Amino acid sequence: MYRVKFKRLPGSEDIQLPQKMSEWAAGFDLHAAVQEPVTLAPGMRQLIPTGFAMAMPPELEAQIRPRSGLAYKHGITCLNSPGTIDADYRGEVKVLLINHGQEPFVIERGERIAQMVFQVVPHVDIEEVDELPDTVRGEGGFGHTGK
Ligand SMILES: O=c1ccn([C@H]2C[C@H](O)[C@@H](COP(=O)(O)OP(=O)(O)OP(=O)(O)O)O2)c(=O)[nH]1
Repeated sequence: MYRVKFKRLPGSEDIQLPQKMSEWAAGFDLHAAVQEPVTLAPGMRQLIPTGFAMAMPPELEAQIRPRSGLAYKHGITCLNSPGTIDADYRGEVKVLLINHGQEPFVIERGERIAQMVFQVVPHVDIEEVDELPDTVRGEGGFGHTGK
């Protein structure tokens, strides 16, 4: 079990901190900390504040992912999906939403707009070399095995 700290930011005391909606949900739902309702016109993108900052152990990252209901019903998704929250980031967590739907979509204060999933990140050391070890695949890729 990893311990993650959430800090409410000034002016967002009424905003729900990220929460799981069921016991074994993978994602913590994120709530919009917009001051006023924000209208996303079709094709437009907007960075939405969530009203909290966080600290997690260095072995973790957090991924910001779309909510499937918003994507299915309204075409609302995360433009940079999955967004990456680094373990050393202490700024406000934000969600980059885009409206791929045909209709304007209104984001209300407190509305659940995305979800955050924690992952373990392997930390690696880099070594520069002149030759890489051979494999059967070699440089084959991008469909080289056929359709
Ligand atoms: O959806 C996102 C993606 C990123 N971030 C924050 C946390 C992350 O740690 C930081 C930097 O993100 P990223 O590395 O993706 O951005 P960059 O464009 O490489 O910016 P930087 O130069 O600040 O690292 O921005 C968010 O709040 N939401």
